[in-house]
Amino acid sequence: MAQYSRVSGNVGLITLQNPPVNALSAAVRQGIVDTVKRALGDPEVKSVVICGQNGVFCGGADIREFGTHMTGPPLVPMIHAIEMADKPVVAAIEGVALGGGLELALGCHYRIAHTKAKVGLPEVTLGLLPAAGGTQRLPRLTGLPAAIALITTGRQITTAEALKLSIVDQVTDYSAVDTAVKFAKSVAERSLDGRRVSERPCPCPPDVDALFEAAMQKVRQSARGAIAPVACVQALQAAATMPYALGMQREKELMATLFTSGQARALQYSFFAQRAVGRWSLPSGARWDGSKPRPIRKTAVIGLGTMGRGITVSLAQAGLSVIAVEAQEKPLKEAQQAISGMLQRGAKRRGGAPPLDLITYSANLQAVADVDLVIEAVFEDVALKKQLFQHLSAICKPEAFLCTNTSALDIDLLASQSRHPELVVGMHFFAPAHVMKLLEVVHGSRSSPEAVATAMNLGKQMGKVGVAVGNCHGFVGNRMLKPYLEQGLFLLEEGATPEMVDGALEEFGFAMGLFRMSDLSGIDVGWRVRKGEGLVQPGASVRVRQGRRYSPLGDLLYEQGRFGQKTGRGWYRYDNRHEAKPDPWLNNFLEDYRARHGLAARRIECQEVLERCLYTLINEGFRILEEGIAAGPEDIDVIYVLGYGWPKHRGGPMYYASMVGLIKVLERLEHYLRAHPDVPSLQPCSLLRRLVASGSPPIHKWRKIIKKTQSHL
Ligand SMILES: CCC/C=C/C(=O)SCCNC(=O)CCNC(=O)[C@H](O)C(C)(C)COP(=O)([O-])OP(=O)([O-])OC[C@H]1O[C@@H](n2cnc3c(N)ncnc32)[C@H](O)[C@@H]1OP(=O)([O-])[O-]
Repeated sequence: MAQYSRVSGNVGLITLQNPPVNALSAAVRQGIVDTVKRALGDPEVKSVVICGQNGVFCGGADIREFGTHMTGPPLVPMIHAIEMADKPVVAAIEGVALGGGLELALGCHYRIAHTKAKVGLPEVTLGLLPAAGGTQRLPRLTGLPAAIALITTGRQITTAEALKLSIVDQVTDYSAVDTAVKFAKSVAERSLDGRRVSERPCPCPPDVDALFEAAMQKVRQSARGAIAPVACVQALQAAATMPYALGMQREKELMATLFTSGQARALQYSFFAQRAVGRWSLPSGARWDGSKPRPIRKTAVIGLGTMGRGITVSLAQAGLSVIAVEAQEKPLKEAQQAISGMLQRGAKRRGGAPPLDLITYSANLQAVADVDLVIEAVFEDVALKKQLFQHLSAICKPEAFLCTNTSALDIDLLASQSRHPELVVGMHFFAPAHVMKLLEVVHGSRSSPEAVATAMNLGKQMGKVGVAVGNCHGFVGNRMLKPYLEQGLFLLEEGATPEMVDGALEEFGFAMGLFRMSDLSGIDVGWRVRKGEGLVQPGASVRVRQGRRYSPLGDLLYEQGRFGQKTGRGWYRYDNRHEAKPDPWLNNFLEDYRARHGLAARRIECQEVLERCLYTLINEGFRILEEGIAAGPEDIDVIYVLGYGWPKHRGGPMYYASMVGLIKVLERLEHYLRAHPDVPSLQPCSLLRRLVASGSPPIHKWRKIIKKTQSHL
């Protein structure tokens, strides 16, 4: 767990050993205490180096221990003992030094890092704060502004940036361990005055109050309702205003308010859920560890609209060659300019040169004859896509994978146009495709495990979090969105306003309520989807379609040319493009509409908005699980947190249901179904009933129950 050796004559070398990231488990912490004691007690040893096994320094405290009974020596006194040592201790940082790992390094007297390593204090992303002295030591090195930015965002930075911020003392292209050993020898006799970070004052700018006021406003604004970022700012305020020992006390008190909070548990659930989805399995029994992905070198993107451009950028940034195809010369040129601009801006942010030379542009589909994998992102029209698949199947080499970015169309229908349906799979990206991390990998009934594995692996290469999902209308994300949006419209009919519905959802933690989101994505987009589903009857406003309650409000706005932000009017008014303002026109329109349909407006509480919108979305999630479209609740939660703005600190819709209590979700759905019997999405799913009947087990036990029920199907 921590190995000790004496190297280079008189340097004590301590190597953390806990693969894969040398997380600071109880055994590792005990190992550090023992080996530090041994090194400091060895008269032959004049200086000490701490490093990590396998080219990784340390990924932080062991998150798997959180929520369990913590044993082993605590981090704070352990790091304090290192800092107070009378021999120089040098941290050799390779790979990552994150969270408690970086805090361990900050307790050392020197930090030598590899140029390719990354450092950061990501605790806030887990609902915590750097409670091993990070909030008190970091600002003493970097100053308050940088410390606030790093600790409240949890951002990882390069060691070049860390050097500029005085977080590390030296960076090297060679082995950081060898460099650190040499450095340790060179400082063996040097005084440690000034090298103990906790003994330094915390530099305070003259406008420190304004700095913290702005910081607090920013975290309250950006991470709506999240408590950890606020506590991070408070801990940093202590560093600025109190002596170190009192600051440490304050850090400990603030951590105590976070450690057992529901938000921390939700964020830690999310952390592991995002890794669990990589261990995918299909109803056919195919699994991630039994399906070998084929390496992809040459790709093509067909259709260079917004999505196609983002996908092209993402592929090129992943180092893959891309043939970017657009049928007409003019849009092809426009796309080429747009893509080059996106790559140049990306290169400025990420460092390095923009990979412009990886992209070839063509108006001729024949150009893709030799690629390994094609992603089509043409207009969401089934006839157009079917025809394209026929052409691609004829043009591409027989082993090429044909992937579609469709957001809802039937993968099997598109696969049936190809001579090799087993090589057809959905790769549903989310706009903007070069930014959003979510990727739904949709397997059709004939998609081979190799095709799914290849698409999932390509997604990982592109920096995406891939979730393998089944083929149904809307797959997972968009399918669950439908009842959520539907309830929003019904609430308007019954007396709510867009700002009231959105206010409740944004108070819950969504970055954007459903009407603001509809205005952003375009009311015309929603209209086209409903038209494709045969739900739109222009001019009609009858409130029943296909035998169930239907609200034509979105269709009526579309017919009025109110598409949302793009036309300056939608559910809101936009005097400037992005600022949504309540529109008196809409209130009059709703009053007339209700009068016309004999609907009496009533007062609607926020709680009803949340229950009707969220519980119908959750109920659809249970249906998706029951049908095997998603393998587990984690898949759905990752999709909603990464792709639909579900507040991270609430874990995801299924996790939230487990926290609210399944029995409550069931009861409220039954309550609303009694009030609205013509809304089938309120009918509680039988899996939900089964889970409640089995005593509402914790979420990590649902898969077993689902498998059992499916095995009886
Ligand atoms: C209390 C005092 C204050 C201190 C608090 C803290 O330090 S809080 C912590 C602050 N630290 C952080 O927040 C860092 C969190 N970790 C990361 O950001 C990334 O894992 C990475 C950048 C370290 C490696 O990225 P990558 O894409 O190369 O790999 P990957 O992401 O796929 O992970 C590989 C495997 O390692 C696992 N695992 C990883 N870290 C931890 C951990 N700390 N613990 C346990 N396990 C951890 C991960 O689950 C996965 O396991 P699986 O699924 O194979 O069974």
